[in-house]
Amino acid sequence: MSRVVTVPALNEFRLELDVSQELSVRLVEGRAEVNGFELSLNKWSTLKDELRCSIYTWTGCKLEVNGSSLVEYTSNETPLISYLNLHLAFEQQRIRARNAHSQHAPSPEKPNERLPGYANAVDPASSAYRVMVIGQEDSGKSTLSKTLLNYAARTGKGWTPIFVNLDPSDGGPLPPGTLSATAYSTSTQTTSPINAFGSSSTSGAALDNSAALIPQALPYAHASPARNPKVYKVLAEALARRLDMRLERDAKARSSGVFIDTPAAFSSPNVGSDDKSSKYDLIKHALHVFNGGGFPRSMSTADNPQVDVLLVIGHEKLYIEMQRLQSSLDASLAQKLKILKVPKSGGAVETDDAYRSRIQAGQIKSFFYGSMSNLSDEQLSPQSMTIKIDNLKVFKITEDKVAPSSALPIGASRVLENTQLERVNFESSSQLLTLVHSLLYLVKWPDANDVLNKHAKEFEGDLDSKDLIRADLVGFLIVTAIDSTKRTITVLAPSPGRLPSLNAVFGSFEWQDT
Ligand SMILES: Nc1ncnc2c1ncn2[C@@H]1O[C@H](COP(=O)(O)OP(=O)(O)OP(=O)(O)O)[C@@H](O)[C@H]1O
Repeated sequence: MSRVVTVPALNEFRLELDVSQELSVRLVEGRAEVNGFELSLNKWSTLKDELRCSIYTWTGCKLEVNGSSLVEYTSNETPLISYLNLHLAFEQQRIRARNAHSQHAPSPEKPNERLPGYANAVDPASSAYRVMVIGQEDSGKSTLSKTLLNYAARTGKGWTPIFVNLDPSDGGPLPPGTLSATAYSTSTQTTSPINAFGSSSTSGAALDNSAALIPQALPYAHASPARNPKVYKVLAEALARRLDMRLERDAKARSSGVFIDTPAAFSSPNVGSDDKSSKYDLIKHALHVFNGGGFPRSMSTADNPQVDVLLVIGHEKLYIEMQRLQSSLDASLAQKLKILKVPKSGGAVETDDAYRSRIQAGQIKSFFYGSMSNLSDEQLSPQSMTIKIDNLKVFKITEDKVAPSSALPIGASRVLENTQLERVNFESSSQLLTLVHSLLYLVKWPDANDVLNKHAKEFEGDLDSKDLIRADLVGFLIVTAIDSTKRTITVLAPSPGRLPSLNAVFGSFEWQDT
């Protein structure tokens, strides 16, 4: 049954959907937006997959709503004004960065003329802010990151801000278990938590309204950094270096800014280091590695682009702890870092593990099968194929099993274990069976033979976490069956054709059609 909801100016209409509910909404009067994406007048959108969201209006609006939801109410307590103020500050910096670039860029007449003092380097003033968002679980980190990203893309100035997803529990535009950096040139609608950040073009087709997104991504294969902080940190650093390389070449992206979404584990003081006295290690590490260290060495460290703004969502204690932490950072980092407290939305709702698993399963499924949506009924045709087991090399990103120093006997020192990627032994049927239903992350090394052969000799086939630094994530597979007698493995691939690589890593993500 269709109904009209009137939302007063500066209010938000919040809703929460249950598993099987779908709600069609269209804007019939005024203006409204969802997470910074402006709704078109008279265009129906179908909200689904247990979406929780707010439809916000600056001017007042009328919505026609069809279908039922678990929770629906209008609230005038909204953090949107703070979000808009942040956006305006970031926008000013983007404009300054673009002006700096156009003043100092080599002119077409003198293409070889470089900025004085920065031979082979980029002008440090041509970088917009790098913004990192932290907060407790379900505090609204992804929602804030997306809103700021959408506001930037919506200005019509041609910005291409980069969204860095350091939260592997939510793959963003990719399946979960990945860390990625993706440039957005248009704003992204929210109709489902499954494709909240659009879909990568690597899934076979661009879904929903997102232009084909091409993320730079690395495989972590677990949901929380706590599972293996060593591998997580190696990958975060590798992603940061790739981002630097991209930004060095891409002045437009550089002057558009970077938004870094982080997992809730960042806000747990003891995750990331087994040294109890070192708190918030993951935050310190991320601030340190996203400091533009991959930019040319001719640029002095003080000029490196870095995380300039740390947004702490609605948590007084965490905000104060971050101010303390600032004083322990390198002087050059601490000097430029602004730590800001942002109010938490009353709409941000707690989710549970079962909900997260359903959304993760949905993300994996939609990568392979596409998704039926009101925006595009894009269905993909995944391909089942059978491969000889012995053609594959598969490594498990293990959980960090090293006991903390505090658990060792007095006087004992720990022997650090380098190997973090255990080669699956195909001669062992129990090891083979662990692969069934696993999500495999296909990786390719520019120098694959060197990497694999060296380690085959030294570590009996296992790899070191550092070997992931130069690995490119080139695809995903799901293992659907294993025949140990015929020594074959049956996998689901998102599209037909030759597999981009026969080397894969995996961790704790599984999927099966139910
Ligand atoms: N203003 C709002 N109105 C309605 N729902 C909201 C609002 N802000 C956030 N939510 C919902 O609350 C939940 C948590 O928000 P979000 O995913 O942004 O938090 P998070 O901090 O990124 O979570 P995580 O800790 O899992 O990374 C999501 O389901 C989101 O859609």
